[in-house]
Amino acid sequence: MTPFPHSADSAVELRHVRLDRDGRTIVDDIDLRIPNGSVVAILGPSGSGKSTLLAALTGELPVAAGEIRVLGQPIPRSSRDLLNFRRRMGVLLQGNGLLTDLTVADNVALPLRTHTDLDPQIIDTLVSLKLHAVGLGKVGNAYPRELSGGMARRVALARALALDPPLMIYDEPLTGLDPIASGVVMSLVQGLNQSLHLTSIIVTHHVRETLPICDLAVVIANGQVIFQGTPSELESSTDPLVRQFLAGEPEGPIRFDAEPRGETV
Ligand SMILES: Nc1ncnc2c1ncn2[C@@H]1O[C@H](COP(=O)(O)OP(=O)(O)OP(=O)(O)O)[C@@H](O)[C@H]1O
Repeated sequence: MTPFPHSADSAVELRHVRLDRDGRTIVDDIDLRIPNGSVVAILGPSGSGKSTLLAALTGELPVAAGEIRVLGQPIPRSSRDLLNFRRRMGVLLQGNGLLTDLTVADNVALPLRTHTDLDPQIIDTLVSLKLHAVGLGKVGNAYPRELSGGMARRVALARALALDPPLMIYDEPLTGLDPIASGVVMSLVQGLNQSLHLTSIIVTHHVRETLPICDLAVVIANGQVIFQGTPSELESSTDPLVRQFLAGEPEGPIRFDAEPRGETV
């Protein structure tokens, strides 16, 4: 298959993408373009396929049909190329993934020690810069258990930034955070996107907290992209699917996922 022509100002492009899990189609015929430099929210009801889409962007889940380009490249197939490809994305997973027996500084240093042969002193300087970038310059010697949930999330963010990736992917970055910590994390995501010239993709259920910092919103439901546009276009959309999703109504045209994992239709 000839790769589709790439638009130079896109960080991520999907054309006619179908994603299957265990032989079941989760999303089909997805077309999506995420411009370089933007902050984009991927929204949708539970089970609509948001995490599945992220898994496809990181190359963890191969496409069943169609094409994906990330940072100008098709997703590589060989595991070695995939490793290099993933270095260019910072992923903040649900639950932080911090190692509890390592200090904050060692957690942030981990990707640098694993993926580079930089001098230890340079690594220390980079770690300190990353911790400052998330407003935590003084906690390097602490252990994750000594931090609040919001601070731990920011350490995970510093670690995701360690290798200076041009693309950041956030999977539910606000889960378990109180409104103040949520506000801090959201403004960091926005500030870092701007100051480091990143592109940020945020998968979230926290629509109200996330939309204010986004340039674009994408809504997935019924196996399709039912909306892509600006947050204000989303708010003013009259599409019944979009209205039902925003209002959180159980009755309406959105079919809710009713199947357990692993069952096929
Ligand atoms: N690893 C997996 N193996 C098999 N099926 C999976 C796997 N991950 C997700 N699924 C199924 O794919 C569908 C979409 O799930 P996914 O987690 O992508 O949705 P989501 O929109 O991220 O949901 P949520 O908002 O609840 O996190 C669901 O039916 C789910 O059961």
